[in-house]
Amino acid sequence: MRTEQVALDAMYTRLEQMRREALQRREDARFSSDGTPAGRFNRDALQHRYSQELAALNAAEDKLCFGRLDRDPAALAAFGPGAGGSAGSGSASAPESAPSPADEADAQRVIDEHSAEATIHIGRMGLTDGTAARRQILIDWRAPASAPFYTATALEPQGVIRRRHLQTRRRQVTGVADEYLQGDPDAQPAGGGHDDLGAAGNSALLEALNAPRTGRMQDIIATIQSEQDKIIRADRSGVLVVQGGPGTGKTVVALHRAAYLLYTHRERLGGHGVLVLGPNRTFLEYIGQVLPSLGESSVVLATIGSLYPGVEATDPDTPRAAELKGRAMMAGVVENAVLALQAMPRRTKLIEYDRGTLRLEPSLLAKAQRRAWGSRLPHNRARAVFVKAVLDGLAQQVAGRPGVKQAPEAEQQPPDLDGIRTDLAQDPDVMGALAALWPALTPQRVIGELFSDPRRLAFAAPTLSAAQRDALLRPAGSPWTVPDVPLLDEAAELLGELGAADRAAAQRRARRREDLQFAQESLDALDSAAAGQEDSGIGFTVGMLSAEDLAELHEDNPFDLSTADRAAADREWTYGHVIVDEAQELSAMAWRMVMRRVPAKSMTLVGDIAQTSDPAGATAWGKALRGFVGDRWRLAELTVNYRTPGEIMDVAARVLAKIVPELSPPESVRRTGSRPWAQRVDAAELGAAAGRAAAAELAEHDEGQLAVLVPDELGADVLAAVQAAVPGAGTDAGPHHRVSVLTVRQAKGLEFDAVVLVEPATMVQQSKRGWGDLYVALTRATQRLGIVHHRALPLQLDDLLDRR
Ligand SMILES: Nc1ncnc2c1ncn2[C@@H]1O[C@H](COP(=O)(O)OP(=O)(O)OP(=O)(O)O)[C@@H](O)[C@H]1O
Repeated sequence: MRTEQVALDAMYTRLEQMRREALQRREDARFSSDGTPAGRFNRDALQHRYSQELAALNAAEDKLCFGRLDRDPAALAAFGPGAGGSAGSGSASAPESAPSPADEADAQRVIDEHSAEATIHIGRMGLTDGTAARRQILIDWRAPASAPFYTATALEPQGVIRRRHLQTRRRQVTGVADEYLQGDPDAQPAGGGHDDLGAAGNSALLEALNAPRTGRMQDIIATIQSEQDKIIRADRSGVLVVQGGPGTGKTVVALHRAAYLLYTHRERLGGHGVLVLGPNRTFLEYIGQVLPSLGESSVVLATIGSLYPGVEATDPDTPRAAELKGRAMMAGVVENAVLALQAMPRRTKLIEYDRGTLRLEPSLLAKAQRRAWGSRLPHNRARAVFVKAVLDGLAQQVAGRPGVKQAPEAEQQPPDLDGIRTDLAQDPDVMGALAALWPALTPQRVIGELFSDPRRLAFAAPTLSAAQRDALLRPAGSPWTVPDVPLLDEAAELLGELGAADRAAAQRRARRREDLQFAQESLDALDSAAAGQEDSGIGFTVGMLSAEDLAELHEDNPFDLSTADRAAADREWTYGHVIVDEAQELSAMAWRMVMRRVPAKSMTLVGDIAQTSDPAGATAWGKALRGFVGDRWRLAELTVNYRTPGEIMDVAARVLAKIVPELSPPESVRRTGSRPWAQRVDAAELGAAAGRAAAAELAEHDEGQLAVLVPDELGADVLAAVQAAVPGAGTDAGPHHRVSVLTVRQAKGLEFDAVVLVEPATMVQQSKRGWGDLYVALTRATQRLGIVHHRALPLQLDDLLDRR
């Protein structure tokens, strides 16, 4: 252990040194501007880069090093320095504080050289010793040389003699646990004692799994399992579908895969970024710390509801409307809705013009319309083609009109059509009439009117029944729902960008809003700095500045320079890789939107067909993906449940058999000895019983989180009763409450130490995916499950411990 402490001390010393250097670089950058706009831009870019670098170094503090491999030098030659059964493609380096391209090759050389050494330490990031020789003292967990730490076995040792797990608290080594994969332990190379802590990897894993939940997902770099490692390091290209039951680590694996891909393909992906899509905001907050803790920031976390810039939809819609809006045929409905706004009048329209009355005849308009369609441009760009064609026709009208006075010398010459057209184009009445015929459209207007105007909907969706259309109608100005967002995106695709002038105005407005918000935040920060707190880093007097002043300063001084910021704000941004979590929930229309973001189709889709709850979600992967990638996707499966103890999974497995009989339940990695229980109470007592169970849980356990999971219709009553028993119980999950009352939709993807499930029979009946909801609810607990019910329990739950 002493040897390991010496090694760890050297790593932290080096980390400190790198932090000081990065801090200094950031300080130097602060004063680097020569005062010109370009100088200020460069200063901000540098400061931004060094801040990110610092954030990555700070994130490396916890569990900087967690493993060591002693390798057989003879076997190394055979396996190569980057020996690791499942190492993915691409060249990996061990970037130390974001090296510039010039020294990246150097870093590569160093790691390769070092990887040929017999003993390597594995940790959160790569570190050299800081000398000119650049001796590698720590290897990034993502480097090829680290792969055997996760995948070597006694059967396939991959050149590893000994694998050592290091336990650390803060900067102290608190234990080492060794596994010998080949040879005689007594004959192993020296360097650290052999503390017998049992099956080394397993004890670290079980410790992580049994730890109380905090409301935030943690990284798993020290305990990645072999089947998970294969997925994390799988080739970047193409579509990889990861199917796995609840708790098999799909989410955590997907996040580690994002970190791995960014590390391995930094040059390619750094600039394009990686998009991670999750089911809702709470979920994104739950997983939000994992990638920063892995030192990665070029990742955009989004939901389907937030993927269209400028709209943040969170409302779900009614199940009927959600199912209809998710259907692939909606693409045609949106197209029809745009076409309806290009419809031409059947009667001639007259416009008063200073050289006489102009006639907008149906034949002229139809010709202009055909020309605009023939251009194959999206609506807003085809508008210029339409307008030009009509103005041409009108100019002819004006030129050919008897009585239009011409100068005597001009009478011999052909009429000046260009001049007439220019005149017409400046006439507000003429241009107003044309703008009404082929208006500049926003997606918000098209979709808003589609669902609030029965005539428009009837025109655009002739194949839907009257009852179906009724289900879609809503008052004008209603807030956007999540299923609206793919339709907005679809409309944006058909409409194209607004014209330059419209776009510039919209951008100015949006920018101004953001700047004002930024300015207000900066002023708040400065206020607190003035009150004696830490310097916020903005070096000018603020006493006299308003948010508006500061916003103006910011206008030509952009701070939003990161790939992630730019990508999130740009609807047409294309990502280097897209990861979709809970991918089974995506509707056909949502898939269309996501696929547009990744034309190269480099994607990882993780999910569980058995957990589908969205009415428009998938029931089979092949069916969901066929329209986009045919059968060019590959499947990987995760089979071990790390979350749900065996006692709970036994119950959940019977529910799974009801949903998808052919799917095998994941095997739980542990049993806890705690049997799930059920308590039958009067209907009026459901909330109070759940409240008592929650209060008892808090009394018995000092740490950890509990969720009361309710059918949608019982939510408000149960919440009131639980809050009476446990003041402070919340309606959202997260680190702020120890007890939350949630619907299944809200609990999707999350986990809790204990779950109290209310009235399963109602949950099953609440939608056509009710059994899936019950399955999700049953599999959220890491330790304890209880059920309170009044109605008879579904048969699948009949052997629970009866608690009266
Ligand atoms: N190798 C591992 N080491 C430590 N913890 C792990 C490991 N794999 C998974 N876990 C933990 O198991 C729990 C479940 O993981 P995760 O949420 O990723 O599963 P999931 O398959 O996405 O589940 P669900 O589909 O039910 O939402 C998490 O707490 C995760 O950190």
